[in-house]
Amino acid sequence: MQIRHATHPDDLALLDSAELKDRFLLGDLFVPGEASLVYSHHDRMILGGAVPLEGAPITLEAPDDLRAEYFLERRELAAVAVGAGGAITVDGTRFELANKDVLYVGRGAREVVFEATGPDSAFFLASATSHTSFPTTLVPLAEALTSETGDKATANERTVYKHLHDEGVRTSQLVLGITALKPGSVWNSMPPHTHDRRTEVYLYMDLPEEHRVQHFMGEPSDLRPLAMKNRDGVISPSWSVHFGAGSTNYSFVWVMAGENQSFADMDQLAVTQLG
Ligand SMILES: O=C(O)C(=O)C[C@H](O)C(=O)CO
Ligand SMILES: [Zn+2]
Repeated sequence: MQIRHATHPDDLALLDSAELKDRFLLGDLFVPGEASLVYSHHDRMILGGAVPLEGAPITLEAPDDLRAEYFLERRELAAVAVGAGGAITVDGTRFELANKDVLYVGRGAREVVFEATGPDSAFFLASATSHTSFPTTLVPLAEALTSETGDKATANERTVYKHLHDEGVRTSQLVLGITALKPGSVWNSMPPHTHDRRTEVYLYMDLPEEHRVQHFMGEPSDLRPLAMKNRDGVISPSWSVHFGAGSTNYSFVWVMAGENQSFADMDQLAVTQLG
């Protein structure tokens, strides 16, 4: 498991592009046949990818750095099917996931096994520390809270699906959903915002190989871009904006952990306040 230490906003200006990527970009999470994990000291989130191959399931192990008997001894987990789907078995109970379905796994689950049910099974993993145990629950895309936002005229028309939120399945910290940009729309998270009470991670997906999303982070007055390819993730510390524009439309998973679980708790910014 990679360890990423926390970054003070004043340090951002000192980082060159390679150092910026080393701190915040989550590349190579999806390695065929493996589970890959990154531990961020921003709200102690663990982000990862699990890519089981047909006939070769992957069991989620507790890395040594956790000093835990099993991965979910003190943690909760969300697994998002970012590929064609697949199955996850939690302590003997098997859940089948289709693309963009989410499985929430509560603290205390001892064995989590990822299984391919066809080609391109891939799961994005997001975990936060948890003080208590909430039931493991499947949230299919069709059961997510859905809202339409943005505008075609400003190229940011999109559907926001909320799978894990404070009016739905109980979690200790995790708030998670998926946003899908409509064809012709490219800007996400407009108007931009920060939320000093939560760290947020974006995982870009459904982005053809020849396209990129330019993701912007940093304090509003001092933005830094990161070029994101399909299935790249990016860590946004609580002090950072997080928005981007693609060379085509795309989707992304967003997941937060921290002080509260209120999606609406955002410090909104006008576009004119940026840069
Ligand atoms: O496109 C959007 O707007 C988003 O999806 C915003 C994220 O959900 C977010 O940043 C929540 O804090
Ligand atoms: Zn946000």
